[in-house]
Amino acid sequence: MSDTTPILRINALTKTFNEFTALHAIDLKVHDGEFLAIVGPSGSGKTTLIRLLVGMDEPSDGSIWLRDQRIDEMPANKRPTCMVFQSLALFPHMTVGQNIEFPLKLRKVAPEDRKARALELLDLLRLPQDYYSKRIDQCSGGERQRVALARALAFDPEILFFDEPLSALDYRLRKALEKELKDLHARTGKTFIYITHSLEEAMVMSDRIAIMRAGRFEQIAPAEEIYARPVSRFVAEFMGEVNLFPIRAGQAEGVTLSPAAASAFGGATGTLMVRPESLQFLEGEEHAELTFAGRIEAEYMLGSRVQYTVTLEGGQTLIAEVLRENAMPGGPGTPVRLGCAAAACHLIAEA
Ligand SMILES: Nc1ncnc2c1ncn2[C@@H]1O[C@H](COP(=O)(O)OP(=O)(O)OP(=O)(O)O)[C@@H](O)[C@H]1O
Repeated sequence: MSDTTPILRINALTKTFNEFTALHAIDLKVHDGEFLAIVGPSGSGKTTLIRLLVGMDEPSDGSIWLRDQRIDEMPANKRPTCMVFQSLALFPHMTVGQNIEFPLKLRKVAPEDRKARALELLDLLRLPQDYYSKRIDQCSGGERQRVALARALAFDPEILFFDEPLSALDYRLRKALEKELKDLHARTGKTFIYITHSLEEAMVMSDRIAIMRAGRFEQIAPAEEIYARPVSRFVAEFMGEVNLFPIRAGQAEGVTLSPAAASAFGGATGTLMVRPESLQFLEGEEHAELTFAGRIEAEYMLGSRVQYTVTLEGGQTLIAEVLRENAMPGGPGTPVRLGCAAAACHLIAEA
């Protein structure tokens, strides 16, 4: 991966629908071979962006480049990209083999070469070779998803776009296919651009995550960075449960800062982010760099972890999550003190 040769580059891409601007002059560079997930709430512009990238719609302004070639005015069928949809658009009455060979037939590849490639793709997608003659309507949901992927790969596209391909599947199958997709990405070395509502899916599979909000990218970075160092409250909250405390001149209401923590945050003004799993119960007079005092409001068992809702003395709510062996006996109403290290917190510049 290199910053100097992005496989895909978009410059000031804008899309308006009458008065409404769905994409506001956005920029993006995707590296060759990267797995980029685009996540964001409903209506943030993910589908609009993908439609422009694959040529299903035209931008109102800006440009799209595939390496050195400008492609935003190129018809969809001439673009070296391919889209995998949630609705698979397979031909149900045809065999698995005929479905996979379809793009090759369009390209007038000889029948024996088509079959050889289809069998290779069955192998790549870990489907048995005798599925070649099986009808699509006799395949399970997960098998169909793999056939659709094999067919997309038969186009030999430079970039594969995925529009929520797993959202219609049940939880276990989705989890299995997430792993398979990640593995397939590694084995093919292709560039994958994947849109999803599911942050969990994005975190499991992708190299980088681009978070969209109201037609703009709010943050583009590897999952760990977005999780640990979100640029805004929006991203912090999007990335899972979080405690946010306004901090002014190095003082945060509801939090007792040790002198070391106060100096670590300097005279900062913004929002202090504390993830629930960074907190631990404190015993006796024990203090941490950040100390919180309150009463347990509720507790929830989450398998190996326990989550607590704590009402702080100032009235704020704190969510804490600890390993079961570190759980606090006593249940709701119990007075507690919790602490965490300053290094486990993050300061968001925005208030
Ligand atoms: N053809 C259209 N005409 C008018 N407005 C549109 C059109 N297509 C999309 N929009 C608007 O653009 C915004 C972005 O829509 P888009 O479908 O890209 O969002 P999304 O992030 O993909 O949402 P979802 O996750 O629900 O699919 C929405 O407010 C939507 O109503």
